[in-house]
Amino acid sequence: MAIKLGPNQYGKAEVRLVTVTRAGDVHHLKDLTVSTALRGDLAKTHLTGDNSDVVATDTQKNTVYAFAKESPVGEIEDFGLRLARHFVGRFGQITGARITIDEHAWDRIAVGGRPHDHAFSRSSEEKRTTVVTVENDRAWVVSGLRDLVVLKSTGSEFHGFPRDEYTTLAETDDRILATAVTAQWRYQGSGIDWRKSFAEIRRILLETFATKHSLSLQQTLYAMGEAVLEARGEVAEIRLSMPNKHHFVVDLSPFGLTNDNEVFHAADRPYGLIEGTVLRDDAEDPGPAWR
Ligand SMILES: O=c1[nH]c(=O)c2[nH]c(=O)[nH]c2[nH]1
Repeated sequence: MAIKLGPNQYGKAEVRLVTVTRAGDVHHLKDLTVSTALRGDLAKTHLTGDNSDVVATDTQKNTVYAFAKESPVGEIEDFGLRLARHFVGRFGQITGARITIDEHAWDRIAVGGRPHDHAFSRSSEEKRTTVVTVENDRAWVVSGLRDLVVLKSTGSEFHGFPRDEYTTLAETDDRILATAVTAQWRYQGSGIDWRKSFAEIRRILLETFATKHSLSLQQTLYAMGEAVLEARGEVAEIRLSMPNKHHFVVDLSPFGLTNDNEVFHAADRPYGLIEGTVLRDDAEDPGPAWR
């Protein structure tokens, strides 16, 4: 029997980076969590502990901070591409790099109805995300969002599912539908306006969730992905993960009260977890975009 080293990568996970840029008295904030992962022929350190090919994870972290100073961070996709190309270009033994970035959102605090110059409040736990992969001279970008929490208080049904001896769920033609959307979409082509594309995809996801009459969360998931692909030619494929945040109608009959879809128990677990991919049949090859 022979034993060998399989796929491996290494880097600094979750570098917390906050930048302040000043336009006169007005400050602009970027709040990112950046993870680096480098790939290449790293057999020596694994097999013998010879670290002559290992770009220290500490160096990787420092590079993130230095790059944030040397030129504006800009869109997370551009920052990820800069970092990934740097590591692959600088170190011969490093043939691939993956940079994963979450962007945390801050709003300006309104003081007397006017946005403050330098005071902010965390707007929500929603994050804008990107995963940039560079291999030699090629790049793949998968961007997305996480924890976009949405709810509709009607316009959702669920019935027609099989029943067996373990089935207790009642059929319903009117329920609350709530989820926390995680979406990741893979870009294709070049010259993409990352900021605009993100804003449009987010808008389409929200509008479709709101307006599509739902017979299942699966149907809603597909409709959301389909709407993105129909409107955004730069997207080859979108993956959605949507927990079904169940809202159960509380039985108020012990108290002699009716409950006409007015009082719910919002359960946090367990939850249904609905996941799916929607893609073009002529999409570019994904390469290492997801690996
Ligand atoms: O939209 C739904 N999809 C399911 O697969 C499912 N299963 C379940 O119990 N409730 C729901 N709702």
